[in-house]
Amino acid sequence: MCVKHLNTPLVEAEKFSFGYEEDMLLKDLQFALEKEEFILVAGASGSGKSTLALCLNGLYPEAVEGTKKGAVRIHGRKTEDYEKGELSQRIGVVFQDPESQFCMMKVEDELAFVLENQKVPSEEMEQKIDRVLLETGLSEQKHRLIHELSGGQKQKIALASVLLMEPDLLILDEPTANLDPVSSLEFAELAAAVQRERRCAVMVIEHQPDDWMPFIKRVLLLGKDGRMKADGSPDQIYLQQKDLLIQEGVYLPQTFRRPESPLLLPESREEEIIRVENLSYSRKDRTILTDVNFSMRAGEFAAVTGENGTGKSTLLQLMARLLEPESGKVLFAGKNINDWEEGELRKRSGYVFQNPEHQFITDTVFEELAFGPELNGKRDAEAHVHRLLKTFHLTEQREASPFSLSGGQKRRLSVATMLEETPDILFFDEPTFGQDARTTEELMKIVLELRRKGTAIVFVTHDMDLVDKYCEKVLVLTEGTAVFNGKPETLWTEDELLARARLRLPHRIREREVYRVVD
Ligand SMILES: Nc1ncnc2c1ncn2[C@@H]1O[C@H](COP(=O)(O)OP(=O)(O)OP(=O)(O)O)[C@@H](O)[C@H]1O
Ligand SMILES: Nc1ncnc2c1ncn2[C@@H]1O[C@H](COP(=O)(O)OP(=O)(O)OP(=O)(O)O)[C@@H](O)[C@H]1O
Repeated sequence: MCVKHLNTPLVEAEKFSFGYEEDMLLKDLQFALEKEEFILVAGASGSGKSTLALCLNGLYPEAVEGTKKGAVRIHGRKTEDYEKGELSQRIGVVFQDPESQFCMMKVEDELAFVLENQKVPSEEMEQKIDRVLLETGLSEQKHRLIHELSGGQKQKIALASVLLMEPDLLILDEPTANLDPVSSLEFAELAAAVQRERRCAVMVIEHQPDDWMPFIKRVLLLGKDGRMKADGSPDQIYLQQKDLLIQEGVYLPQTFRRPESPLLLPESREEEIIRVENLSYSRKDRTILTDVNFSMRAGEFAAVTGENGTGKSTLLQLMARLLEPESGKVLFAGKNINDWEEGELRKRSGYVFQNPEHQFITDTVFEELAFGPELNGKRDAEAHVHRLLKTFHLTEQREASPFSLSGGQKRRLSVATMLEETPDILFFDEPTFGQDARTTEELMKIVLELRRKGTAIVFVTHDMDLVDKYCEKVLVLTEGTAVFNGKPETLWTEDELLARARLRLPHRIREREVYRVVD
């Protein structure tokens, strides 16, 4: 091995700029990553973190006909000098939504498919598949159908598929955003174990990096203007550059900020807005929910939580009449939900889907926001849209396709489209995932204003800090059964129940002693 190769960084960005159109999104990036480094890329929603990941693995600019200046070198060679497909093996990417990555129905077939693409001889496949399943703790899932697995298991399969290519750099782009608290921690620990064992480099992109902090040795901060704003150890970044991070709207890890107490919200109103009675639901022969009871008053904030796949989104959809119960009933404002006229029900209730793309129906952000108001003949529709664009930081994206937005921007658009009227109830599936600190704060301000006007809000969430800070009541599901229905502060005393539901305590309680705050 020559000395030059030993000293060559794994990744080198040399005055690298990239834009989807003429305007550059990433500007003049200059950094190097060494072999075996474990780094975090932080930055506001829309700053270009996912774009950077796809530039490093050589997919961009070609795949999107973007423009670039400068160069990215991998092992000293420019990305464009690699054969097509060669780089995606060296630089493996795991995305937030594992399902978008799968091509086959069964776990073993998915992994075999990856190996076939790499032209691995069939007699070697079995051994490679078994090894990676063992490494990721999935041996027992080998013969199972992927769609029957939990979110955490699916994300581990996505990791296993990428590991089969034996990458030198593993990029994990918000890999735990959809996972329950225990699965999220397990995934971070698994990635760290893989990194130690394989001695590859890992680049994590995460808004709330707490579970990763024990492993992160270096943080890169990508600015809203597309420039690299800071590069250093976690202590250098989070203790010395705190103002810059706040200015950029980026989350500080919980151990670097003061714990937040629950908000003292005014009492919600007496009037009951929704009541769920003995609700059960099955899909094909599988029971999803069993005998669930739940109610909410006007202006109340409630959370539905529990492990991946336990039926939280299904319950929300039943409460909003997007699904029909097998038995039991839902009363909306005192009347059986089935007796409401469709238009009236939709006006009085809003639904923000877990996957924002499920909501988009037009070609531009502006049209998406104008669609409802125009349909309903709202007089000041245009002014209303401009207000929403400003509030949700989407003005620059007004002519963009909703589908080309960043994850966080899509989420904000999906919320904004629900705010044409002040609904009696807002069903909100995963409000904080994929959002940076500033947009989460602004989103919650809007939600608090709705509450003040009497809107009840039910969140489906894995974010225990959100439950702790905002919610007056919380419903916990395990295997489709309600195992807790009460105040968050009572839930935090139920250790056994928390463990069974794969939940963890909020940081306020969990890490009381370890705060490292500099004012
Ligand atoms: N295919 C595309 N075509 C045009 N613009 C795009 C495309 N993909 C992303 N963008 C734009 O590039 C910008 C950066 O997006 P990117 O997904 O890289 O941001 P991000 O930092 O990962 O955001 P988030 O934290 O919200 O996931 C956004 O303004 C987005 O609208
Ligand atoms: N369209 C569908 N067809 C078949 N099964 C489905 C469908 N949607 C959901 N399921 C299954 O129903 C169960 C409950 O799903 P649901 O999305 O309600 O769970 P969840 O608690 O919201 O999960 P997560 O936290 O992962 O979002 C899961 O096992 C899921 O695989």
